[in-house]
Amino acid sequence: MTSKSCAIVILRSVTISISWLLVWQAGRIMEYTEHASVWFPAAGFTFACFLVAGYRAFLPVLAAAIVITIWNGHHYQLPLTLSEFVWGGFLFGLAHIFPYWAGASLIGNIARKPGTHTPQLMVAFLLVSCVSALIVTLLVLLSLVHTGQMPAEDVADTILPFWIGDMAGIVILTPLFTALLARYYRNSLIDLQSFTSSQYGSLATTIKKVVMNVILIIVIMYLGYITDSEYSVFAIFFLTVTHMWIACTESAKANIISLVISSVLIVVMVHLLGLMEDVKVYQFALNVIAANALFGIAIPQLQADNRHLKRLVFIDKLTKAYTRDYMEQRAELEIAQSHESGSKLFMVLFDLDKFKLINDELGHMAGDEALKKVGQTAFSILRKTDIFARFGGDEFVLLLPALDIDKSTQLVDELREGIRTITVRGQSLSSSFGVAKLQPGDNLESLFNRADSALYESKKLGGNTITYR
Ligand SMILES: Nc1nc2c(ncn2[C@@H]2O[C@H](COP(=O)(O)OP(=O)(O)OP(=O)(O)O)[C@@H](O)[C@H]2O)c(=O)[nH]1
Repeated sequence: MTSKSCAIVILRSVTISISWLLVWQAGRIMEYTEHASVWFPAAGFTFACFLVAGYRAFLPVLAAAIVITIWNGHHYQLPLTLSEFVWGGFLFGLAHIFPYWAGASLIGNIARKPGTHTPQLMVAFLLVSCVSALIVTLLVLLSLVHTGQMPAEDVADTILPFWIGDMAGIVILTPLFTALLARYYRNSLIDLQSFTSSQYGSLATTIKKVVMNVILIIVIMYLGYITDSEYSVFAIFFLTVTHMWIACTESAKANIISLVISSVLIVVMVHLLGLMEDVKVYQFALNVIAANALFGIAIPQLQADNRHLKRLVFIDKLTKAYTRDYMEQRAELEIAQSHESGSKLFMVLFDLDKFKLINDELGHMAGDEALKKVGQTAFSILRKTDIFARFGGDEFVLLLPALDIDKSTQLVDELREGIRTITVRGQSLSSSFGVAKLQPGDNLESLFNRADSALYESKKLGGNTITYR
């Protein structure tokens, strides 16, 4: 290791330790009983450190844990010697570190596994943060009792607030801390690009939604304060709706930041309004809101994946025409509608003449170019309501709804002429057409067969011909 990279490692380690201590102090502001705060930001920071830096975060977090134990000893005026505090801090550090290290490693592995979807990752993150926070709670309380920093009889009452506070710290803050830390770790263990790059809407609309949320929180919590009713406090759960709205309509980044803003505001309001009696409701609300919002990150991605898959299945890449699958589904519908309404419907089948020669003489790329140009020509001539699909190879299908015979003849002839004008590397194209009019009692198969036999007839006549059935 060069002296420069050694200096970077030391600098990063010191930064982690100092940041951890500062984050801990931020958590202390929210402390409502000894060893339990509304949420515990240090848990979120530790989890993020292990996600981004892995084992490299071990010593800095352990050192910070020892420092904070000595600091706490003075804060709670515990009658222990310095070496007892150091031992207590060491045990506390291990109890805090190992479950979060294991949890973060598991999440890191899941995130890096090819094919992991955001919903799976979010569910895993919520489950792992819940379980690892519980293990940390039990181990830390055990170490506090063992080292004389906490009376054993306080354990039962402390487990739940400790656990929920740690979990809230992770589910709300780890995503943000991870994004911040990953910027400074070139070889970060987790790549957040796919979660942070997408942009939706303008910044102004994002800010409006966040401000609406802030107003809602202030109103709900103020109402809880003035009515002093144990039930009105549950109105805070309405935030799950507005956060789900933000999750579904904004980028993942905006989602995570708005979640942090709402959570900090709730925690600060609990303190400002002295809502300590209902603090556990707010703790649970924080976790439920965060779980909802995090899961919501998956929704815009799922929608985008869905659109992409639909495009793949229903749109032919080369010609941009619909695929055979789409045409078959759509044709059934159009036929049923035309039978019901009595409106006209024509099915047109067309096929390029001697297309094989283009491929053989000019190459496959030239053949592709020809098919692409056929697609462009068809789109420039057809109406928006016409359905144009590539049936396979050089064969295409058209469905022309609500057109009389004259208009459809004109349209098909225009298309035949349009294809005639296409040239590929000096060679011109032509095509043959078979047109079938929907008759009473027709289904997709019978209509298609008539169009197909009409096309066959056109081919027999030497191509560049239209035959009607
Ligand atoms: N370049 C290219 N060629 C394709 C594609 N799909 C099918 N083909 C070719 O299209 C040609 C179709 O040949 P045939 O079915 O014999 O039709 P044809 O040569 O047009 O003959 P007629 O229809 O009887 O006039 C074959 O050479 C296929 O390899 C494609 O996506 N790109």
